Amino acid sequence: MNQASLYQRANQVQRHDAKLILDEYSSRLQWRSDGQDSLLDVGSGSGNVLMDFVYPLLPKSYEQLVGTDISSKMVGYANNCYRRYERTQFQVLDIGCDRLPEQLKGRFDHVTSFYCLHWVQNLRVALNNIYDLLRNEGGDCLLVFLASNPVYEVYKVLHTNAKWAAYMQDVEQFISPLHTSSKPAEQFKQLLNEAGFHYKNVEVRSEVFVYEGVRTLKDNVKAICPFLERMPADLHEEFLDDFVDVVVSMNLKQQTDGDQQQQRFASPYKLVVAYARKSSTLLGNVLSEMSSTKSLKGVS
Ligand SMILES: C[S@@+](CC[C@H](N)C(=O)[O-])C[C@H]1O[C@@H](n2cnc3c(N)ncnc32)[C@H](O)[C@@H]1O
Ligand SMILES: CC(C)=CCC/C(C)=C/CC/C(C)=C/C(=O)O
Repeated sequence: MNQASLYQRANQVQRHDAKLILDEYSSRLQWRSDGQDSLLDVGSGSGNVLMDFVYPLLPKSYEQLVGTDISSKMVGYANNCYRRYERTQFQVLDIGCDRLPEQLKGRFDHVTSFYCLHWVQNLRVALNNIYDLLRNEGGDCLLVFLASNPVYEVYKVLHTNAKWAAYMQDVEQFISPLHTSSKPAEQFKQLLNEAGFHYKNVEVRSEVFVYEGVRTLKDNVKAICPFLERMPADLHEEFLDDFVDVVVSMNLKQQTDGDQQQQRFASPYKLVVAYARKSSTLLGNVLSEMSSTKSLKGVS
């Protein structure tokens, strides 16, 4: 995913979900009493979800807002769009990295992330990093990402097609690590627990988004499909036609009269919404000590 302007024009679902979740969860975030909050967003992409929906929630006197992304093109685009905002910057960060940059460790009161963690295969490393980004005195995170989506089933089918196989050999790398999980909420909660979060609330929402018209569906696929940038541009439309044929074969086309552009396509998906808090190091040690003492004494 590198094409920021394309993504910015075709991210209706992502924007819709971020707004909906923030309306519900913003009051749960533990804002500082002095109004000097620092917030880091993971996988900000072109930056518009962060700046349109998260930025307005920050107190006027916020200390710093940092948008991050693995793609330097996305970061460059966002820095250019939002350079007039004070105490705000975008920088490259792979949330699955082995070593976090020292200057980011323990600096943030809040970490947010929308529609990014399904791109990260090693969720354990990502959550350890998110925990380490938060201040030692404590902080919280709101993480929203796909557990499952029919797009992954379409990828699996296209990967078996001789025409596209060469471009899709590593297809598994682009499928959400929770796509086939029978208990995604429990699995993610366990990972949050192992990372050290003391309070955690994880829900998995079943949603359906309806794409109006073939062009809308194709544009949304183009904005996020990692395989297109590997193939010559003159093959893109043929790939997208095959994509739509697989969607039709999966019975996701809704019955409508009229012309092709007015066809509707349903996308039923599962969204993980996780809110977790890190306690201060001191309190964390006391809580861990208490839970290990309890298990030693055989108290459940
Ligand atoms: C679908 S976009 C979401 C952008 C934005 N958060 C939104 O809601 O519109 C996913 C973003 O995650 C980024 N991403 C993928 N893997 C990442 C990683 N390991 N670390 C940081 N960002 C990553 C991609 O480059 C992309 O910009
Ligand atoms: C009907 C059907 C298969 C629709 C696919 C819709 C689509 C473009 C999903 C993308 C999901 C995704 C990985 C989003 C993202 O990371 O932003």
